[in-house]
Amino acid sequence: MSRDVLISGLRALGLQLSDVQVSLLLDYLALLQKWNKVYNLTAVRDPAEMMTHHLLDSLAAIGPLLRQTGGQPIKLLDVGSGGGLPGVVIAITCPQIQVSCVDTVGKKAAFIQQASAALKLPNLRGVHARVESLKAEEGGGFDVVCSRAFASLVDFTTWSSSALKPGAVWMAMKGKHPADEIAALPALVSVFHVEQLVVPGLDAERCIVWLRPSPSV
Ligand SMILES: C[S@@+](CC[C@H](N)C(=O)[O-])C[C@H]1O[C@@H](n2cnc3c(N)ncnc32)[C@H](O)[C@@H]1O
Repeated sequence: MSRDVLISGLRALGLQLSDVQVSLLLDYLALLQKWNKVYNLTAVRDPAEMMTHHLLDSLAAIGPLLRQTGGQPIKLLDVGSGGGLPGVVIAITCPQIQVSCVDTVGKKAAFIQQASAALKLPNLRGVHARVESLKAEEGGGFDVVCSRAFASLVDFTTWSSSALKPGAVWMAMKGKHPADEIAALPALVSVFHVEQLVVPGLDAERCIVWLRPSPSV
């Protein structure tokens, strides 16, 4: 049943995944459901809602991410990853991307490490830290720094700016077009694209705000 919902959602999103990747996504959802009771990873508890609000919602960002990065083998940091959204979904669907999921809550970072081992994802790791205090060896050199349901655009970009490699971009997953948050950004951050997303089975507004450091600052 959930496999059918996932496959029809993937089709609607135009994503072609292998049977192994589809199984890994379902295995991840099962891990999230199982450990949510212990680790309190997400407020969403209903399995059907987890499929649409978490899995398909995160999968909606994969096409835009691949278009932005040209399918290249890059390093991505998911800030405030919680139970691994979208970081784990990116690691499963894009094996060429090295994904680090940072969270200030130790048990959430531990869950990511556990998911990496259980799902055998060598391109996924959990980091226990506040993003603004990532040490140089963990904090620098990412091509894409993303977040979902994390913080205002000002806080997200300010706290994670030292994680950007030269030429890197921020990918902020948001609900409604965040016009007020965009207006509040400092001059040293530029929005270069706001991309509307359609999430299969979810009747809600979603978008990605793409940002980069302003060239002249
Ligand atoms: C609302 S949750 C979103 C989790 C996940 N991205 C999602 O979409 O379900 C925000 C997460 O950010 C983490 N967080 C808050 N401040 C942080 C910081 N300064 N550095 C790293 N993580 C932080 C919290 O512990 C929490 O897990």
